[in-house]
Amino acid sequence: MSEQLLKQHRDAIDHIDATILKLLNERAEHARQIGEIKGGGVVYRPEREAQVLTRIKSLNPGPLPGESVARLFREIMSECLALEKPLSIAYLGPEGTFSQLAATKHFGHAARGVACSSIDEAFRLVESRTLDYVVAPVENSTEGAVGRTLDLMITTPLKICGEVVLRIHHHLLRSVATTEGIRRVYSHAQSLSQCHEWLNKNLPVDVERISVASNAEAARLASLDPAAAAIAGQAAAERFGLTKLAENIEDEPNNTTRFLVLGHQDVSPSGSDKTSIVVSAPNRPGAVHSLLAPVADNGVSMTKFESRPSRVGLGDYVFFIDMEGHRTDANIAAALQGLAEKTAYLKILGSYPVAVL
Ligand SMILES: O=C(O)C(=O)C[C@]1(C(=O)O)C=C[C@@H](O)C=C1
Repeated sequence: MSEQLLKQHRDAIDHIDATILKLLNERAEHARQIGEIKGGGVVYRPEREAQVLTRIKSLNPGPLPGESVARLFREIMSECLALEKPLSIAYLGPEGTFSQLAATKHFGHAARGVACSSIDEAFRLVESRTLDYVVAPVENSTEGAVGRTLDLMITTPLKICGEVVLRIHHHLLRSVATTEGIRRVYSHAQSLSQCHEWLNKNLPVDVERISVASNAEAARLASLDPAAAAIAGQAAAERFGLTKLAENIEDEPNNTTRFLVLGHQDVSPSGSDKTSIVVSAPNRPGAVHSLLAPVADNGVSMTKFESRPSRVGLGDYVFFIDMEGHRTDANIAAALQGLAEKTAYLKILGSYPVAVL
């Protein structure tokens, strides 16, 4: 190793770091002044953040991967925003859940996460303006819809202002470093089912599978019980000091969960947006087909269509629909107008930027 060459590179890095630091603070000063222009109004602008991250990815010459530079800029914006006003984010706790990971992925580390005991409580704290935004799971690629979040979407006055897509990795965690003597495995019911095949193949049949409120709760229980293991993610492993006995044990390698970000604001177009709505359809043959005609007629692409019992009566359903585009786009506006004429119930849940990270 040439000591001389090493020193040259380190000197260059010191010089670059000083320049980066100066520029970061210049950037932060602009954000602070933008905060003053906003004059105490809404500081978080999801459409602008999506544009900044998309632009950074497209400008990136490498060798750093696009995802990495976007993550770095995510944190830079998070710190700049905190100078304008620190944000508080409600998520389904306890600490160490995938919901917490999703909240941090979307808002960065400068936002203050608040662990809530249920999705309902998380919504309530934001509805009452005690906290600023809620991050709630809405669908998993293996398990499908998160019913409670969908039900709350119908009644909440909050609007969707963003989405977060998170790859879900599950690990087998334990307080001791061996699989010998495991008597029970704790996890959330969805995670137990997402790792069902792996458990069948790798643990004795008499190991009890116990479903608990969250993966973080499972990790907490496993940290107290040497005869137990937990299935949970990296954050929970770190939070409760558990050893990873097996990594990425989810049966489906592309296991992802989509989360929604909700707050009190309407979001302006970013250039790459989605619009989510919920509608009802009368319980008769062909009703759904006819209801959807305005979507197809206006050339709107649907990215999701999910039915859910309306809870009014047996056989009555509501339909959650995601469309490509912003509600102010001419084709979306026309489709919404057409839908409103055909249904007794239509709620626009929000238009928001497609996830960039
Ligand atoms: O452009 C703004 O409105 C800003 O406040 C600046 C900034 C940024 O750091 O780039 C910070 C927070 C907003 O959510 C969006 C962007």
